[in-house]
Amino acid sequence: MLMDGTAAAKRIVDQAAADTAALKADGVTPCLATVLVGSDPASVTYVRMKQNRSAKAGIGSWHVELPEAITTRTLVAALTELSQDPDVHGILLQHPVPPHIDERAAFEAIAPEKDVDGVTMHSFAAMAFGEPGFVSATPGGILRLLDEYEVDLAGKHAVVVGRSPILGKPVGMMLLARDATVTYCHSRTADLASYTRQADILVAAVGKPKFITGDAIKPGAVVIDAGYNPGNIGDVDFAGAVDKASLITPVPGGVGPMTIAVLLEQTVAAAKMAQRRL
Ligand SMILES: NC(=O)C1=CN([C@@H]2O[C@H](COP(=O)(O)OP(=O)(O)OC[C@H]3O[C@@H](n4cnc5c(N)ncnc54)[C@H](OP(=O)(O)O)[C@@H]3O)[C@@H](O)[C@H]2O)C=CC1
Ligand SMILES: Nc1nc(=O)c2c([nH]1)NC[C@@H]1CN(c3ccc(C(=O)N[C@@H](CCC(=O)O)C(=O)O)cc3)C=[N+]21
Repeated sequence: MLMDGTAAAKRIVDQAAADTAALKADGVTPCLATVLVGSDPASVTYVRMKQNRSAKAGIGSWHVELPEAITTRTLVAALTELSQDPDVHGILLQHPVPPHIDERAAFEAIAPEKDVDGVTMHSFAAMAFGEPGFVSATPGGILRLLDEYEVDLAGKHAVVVGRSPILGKPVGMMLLARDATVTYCHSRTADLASYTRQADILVAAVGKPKFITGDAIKPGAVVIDAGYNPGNIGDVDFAGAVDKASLITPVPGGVGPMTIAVLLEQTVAAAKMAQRRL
């Protein structure tokens, strides 16, 4: 059975739109600032999708585009300025940034109360310790989708392929918090398929098209394809996986829309909290 991320995301976005309308009636317009370094065409597309989806929910967006050759110091300064801007409620720095930039330093320039994409150490620690805070958007979207389909996580073996700071690592921590037994795999894992074949829940977060093939999937597994490669192609070979999985996310229409939904939901929550502080 397919896990319909588009439908689940719509319910979340509709609620965010209703909350936004109420905030606007009180004189506050939730605003998301998106920051893009360089002009990678895929990243330009993702940022545009986030802005479009924000606009549809009535959320304002403010876009900052910085040249590829920018220094860490200049990027940190731009993010610090947004962190201090009272009209901005949420900040998203598109990952990855060019390799000469210290991505961690840049993420840390985002004020925790505006970290609606959940990328700071503060947010990660809060999530890992079960304290209140913003969750990483894509992992948060994945967990919402699992809940939507009432997937039982406790005691299940979850295998996460990928350990990036915005996706693999936090999704594993969230599954752990829900009592799954978690295995992380990455580029140095020896015999990847021997792990994935044991997964009751398999999360693919690699960035390689059709990398996980049907023979690497345990019959009956729940397969979450977080990959989003050029041409709308996931990290899972869908044709080979669909008959083995009990539940599987399509690409597009699976994890992608859920990511944006959680981002918008958290932007509205940030605006509500800012209003309460006034
Ligand atoms: N739908 C959505 O909202 C989102 C989708 N994505 C998509 O998810 C995918 C992953 O993104 P992201 O996490 O940012 O990517 P990164 O490139 O930051 O991380 C990729 C991870 O995959 C691991 N990896 C690479 N090669 C292999 C291999 N041969 N075997 C096992 N593991 C491997 C890497 O291991 P190592 O750490 O050892 O290098 C790394 O941990 C991409 O397709 C991206 O577009 C990303 C964010 C949001
Ligand atoms: N700091 C950071 N946070 C991110 O969340 C982040 C990031 N960096 N870098 C890039 C990836 C990529 N990403 C996607 C989000 C939504 C869709 C999405 O909604 N896709 C639609 C397709 C829409 C269409 O193609 O028209 C779908 O899958 O159905 C895809 C990809 C977030 N990312």
